[in-house]
Amino acid sequence: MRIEATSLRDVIKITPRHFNDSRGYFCELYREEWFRKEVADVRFVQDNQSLSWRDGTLRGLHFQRAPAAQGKLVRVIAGAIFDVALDARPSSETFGQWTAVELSEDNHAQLWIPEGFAHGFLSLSPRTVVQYKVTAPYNPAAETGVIWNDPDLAINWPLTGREIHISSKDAYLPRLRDLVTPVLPMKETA
Ligand SMILES: Cc1cn([C@H]2C[C@H](O)[C@@H](COP(=O)(O)OP(=O)(O)O[C@H]3O[C@@H](C)C(=O)[C@@H](O)[C@H]3O)O2)c(=O)[nH]c1=O
Repeated sequence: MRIEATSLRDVIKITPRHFNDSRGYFCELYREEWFRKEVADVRFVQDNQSLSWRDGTLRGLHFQRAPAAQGKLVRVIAGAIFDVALDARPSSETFGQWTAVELSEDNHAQLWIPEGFAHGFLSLSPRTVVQYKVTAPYNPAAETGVIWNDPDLAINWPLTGREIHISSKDAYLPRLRDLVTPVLPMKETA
């Protein structure tokens, strides 16, 4: 497994080692002991998968509010995505900053996005399959998010030549500055 930093300290890119031979390849996708030591001491409780039929499908930016906050380990099985993590932790030095990594079936990269971040992605190919592990179960009552084109964030989604496909739910998410309840509680000040 190769670990690479991203522009946000707690968001980590992981690339599993591939053993190629004439048949194809073998790789370990996830090993709990290694992950807890080298990346984050968390435990995953749910595995998710989504299929996006069309190039230009945008999902996000989503998170669940504490105490149902989720860390996510994201990878792509088919196609490619522009994967975005937004720091939504009000007490963080990098609150409001985002980072993006291309994950694809060809580069085999994974992105670790800790609790307190909002997550979203744009599919860069038709029939894109994304799979991700999460550290807390789905809790619809705790679901919220940030609108993908929040002008304060100015995420540079690779939209040139693409028509966006988005759910009606995602089209009406609030801006980060208008979030009523932040993703994690504010730190108490003395
Ligand atoms: C996320 C989720 C959804 N669902 C259901 C609810 C709904 O009927 C249907 C589709 O849900 P959504 O429209 O929220 O799916 P989607 O827009 O793909 O939501 C996902 O987006 C990415 C960016 C994330 O980071 C994920 O955590 C998740 O929020 O699936 C579950 O049963 N369990 C789950 O864990």
